[in-house]
Amino acid sequence: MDTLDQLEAVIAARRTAAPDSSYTSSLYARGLPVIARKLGEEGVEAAVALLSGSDEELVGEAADILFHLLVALQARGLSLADVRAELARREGTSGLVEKASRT
Ligand SMILES: N=c1c2ncn([C@@H]3O[C@H](COP(=O)(O)OP(=O)(O)OP(=O)(O)O)[C@@H](O)[C@H]3O)c2ncn1[C@@H]1O[C@H](COP(=O)(O)O)[C@@H](O)[C@H]1O
Repeated sequence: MDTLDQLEAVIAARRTAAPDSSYTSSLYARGLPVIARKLGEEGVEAAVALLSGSDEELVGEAADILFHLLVALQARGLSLADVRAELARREGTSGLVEKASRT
């Protein structure tokens, strides 16, 4: 099991913990709008770190995004397996070719 799979399992396990003892549980208790806002904030923080932060700060923000993304996926009953399947489906198709097929 890789680190992301482990984190996904930890998030699933922490979901039903007491919200005052678990950040993960507190996110689910506060609901989708808060999860969505946190995901957006982490994206912005990563973009800022990319432009003006250290490598360490960028890696930290990337980890925050992955954590909150997994929380968001599970909030909708989705999983890393769904994302992996989508990425596998896209494998070998240039982004430029895919974009052209939509116009
Ligand atoms: N990987 C993470 C992880 N990454 C980031 N975070 C939290 O995500 C939050 C990021 O929010 P910000 O950067 O905006 O910081 P903040 O201002 O403190 O956040 P807010 O008060 O605005 O919510 C921080 O509270 C981080 O601690 C995480 N919290 C938990 N995990 C994993 O989840 C496990 C279970 O954690 P609990 O659910 O808290 O037991 C942990 O053992 C870790 O493995």
